[in-house]
Amino acid sequence: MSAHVAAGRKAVLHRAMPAARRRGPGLAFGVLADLSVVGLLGLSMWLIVRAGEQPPILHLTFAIVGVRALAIGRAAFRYTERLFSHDAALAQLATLRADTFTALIPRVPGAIESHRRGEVLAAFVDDVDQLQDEPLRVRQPIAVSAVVVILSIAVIALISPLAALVLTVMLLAGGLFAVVLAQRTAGASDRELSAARAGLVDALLERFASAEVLTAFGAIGQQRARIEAAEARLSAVQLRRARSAGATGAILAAASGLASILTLLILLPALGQGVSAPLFAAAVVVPAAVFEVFGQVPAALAARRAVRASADRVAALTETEIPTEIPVPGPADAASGEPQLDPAAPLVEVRDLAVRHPGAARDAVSGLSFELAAGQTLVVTGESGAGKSTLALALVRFLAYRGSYRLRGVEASTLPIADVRKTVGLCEQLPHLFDADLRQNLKFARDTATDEELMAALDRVGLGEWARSRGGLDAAVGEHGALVSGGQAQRIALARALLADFPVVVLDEPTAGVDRELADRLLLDLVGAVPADRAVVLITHTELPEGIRAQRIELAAPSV
Ligand SMILES: Nc1ncnc2c1ncn2[C@@H]1O[C@H](COP(=O)(O)OP(=O)(O)OP(=O)(O)O)[C@@H](O)[C@H]1O
Repeated sequence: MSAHVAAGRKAVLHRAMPAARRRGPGLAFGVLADLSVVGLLGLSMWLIVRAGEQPPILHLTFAIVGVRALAIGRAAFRYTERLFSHDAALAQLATLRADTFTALIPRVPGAIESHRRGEVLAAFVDDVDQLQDEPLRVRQPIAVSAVVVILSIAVIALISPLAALVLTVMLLAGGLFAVVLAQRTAGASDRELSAARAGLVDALLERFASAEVLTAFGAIGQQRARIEAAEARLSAVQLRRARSAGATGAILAAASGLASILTLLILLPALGQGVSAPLFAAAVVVPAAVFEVFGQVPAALAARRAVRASADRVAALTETEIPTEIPVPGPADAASGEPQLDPAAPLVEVRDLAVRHPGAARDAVSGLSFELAAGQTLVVTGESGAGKSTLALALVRFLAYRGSYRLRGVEASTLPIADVRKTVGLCEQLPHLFDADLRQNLKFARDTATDEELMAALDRVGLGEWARSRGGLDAAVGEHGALVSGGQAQRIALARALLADFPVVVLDEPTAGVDRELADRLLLDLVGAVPADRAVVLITHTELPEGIRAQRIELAAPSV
């Protein structure tokens, strides 16, 4: 394992662990619960045999009360342990998921292009979930059983050091055998499990995302076969893991039985001479309880392998280096206070701008300069691949830039990224619509907006009548906007931008996929809908209709 992978895994596992003070109570109650298991078996055996000797009942009172206390304590301590340890782990999981998401944001898609969608989804959902096992199913059971097993062996050593030694040897031998067997049988399937899960998610995503194409070309059958094969692979891996867990359990049960038989043989000569019958009976059954507690260790080691495999996959997504072409939050993002903008300076001022995509050998935009004041429109044209969308991405700081890009006199790279995105809003080429109603699709731009304000925004982009005919703001837009046309989706996206009230709105190819006549109307409507004191950057490959007064720049694709 390379140092880089090891460091990434360590960082991910560290984020999965709750703080020590939050783990403490779970650990303490876990020890008490398992001590109760061992104590209960030993004490009740002692009580049964002692009662058979018919002593005065008074001599049994302590043991009777003890058995009751341990029986109640076992359940109560276990419940409390689960409460504390799950509370800590689940709280940590919420933080971990948010941290993972935050770490993914600057890396998507540039830094993790080589990962398939299903892989990213499986890592974000299943693998992050699996990480909560690190505190719950790996560290806690190992720590608890270590304490309880050592204490139990110490108590048995007081009765017979030889019996304690035999129990220790049996625990070590049985444990080692079970762990090695599990490693050999389940080790590979732990690594395969997530790949098999990701394969199934990938096949399902493809099925749902491309249902129309698959149906149209009669390829549904092949796709179903792919899903079934992925499912069969996942079942086979899970079956191997279950078999391995079963074999481990069987080995430990055999070792436990053997330990009891050996203890019996060792203590038999001393029975009645130094070791009383009740104590003898207790010592013979205690190994079974100790093995029950110790049985958590192989399970914890199996969980450890799965958790480490998950941590590696999460690290491969979140611990990769962020390419320098992608802006990351800097000191300005952490600083509090409003940035000092100069109201007299131009709204946008770009000088000698160069922008490059991560991993690309050359700049997609270079040597670009323009100035844009409030109330102005800038039209950016250029052939396909000239860098128009790249410019849009740089203006909203999805891509880093070289040269100068000032907003109200302040260099954008020194501003908090969120502030730039509050100033410059992007209506992307294919706007994403959520599978919800119009209200939800608009409201996330300004969650305090009233229904009247939402309808007013729709009116401004020429969608008011259409929305009313569909039942108003409750009208559904369908998955990925399936129930609305391309032009309507663009208008909804602009209505959002109007609600968010960006001083600068970038419209990236708002007429893509719309016929010429409609495109002219749409462009006029879209640009006309932006308030007069706001600026518009309109990226388009079509001729401008008459009536749009704008400065123009034409981008040229860099020569190869
Ligand atoms: N994610 C990416 N990684 C690497 N290169 C990219 C990426 N996206 C775009 N490019 C390259 O950057 C250049 C500019 O692309 P861009 O999408 O900005 O062009 P465009 O002018 O918007 O084209 P179109 O009119 O077809 O949308 C192209 O050469 C393209 O291949």
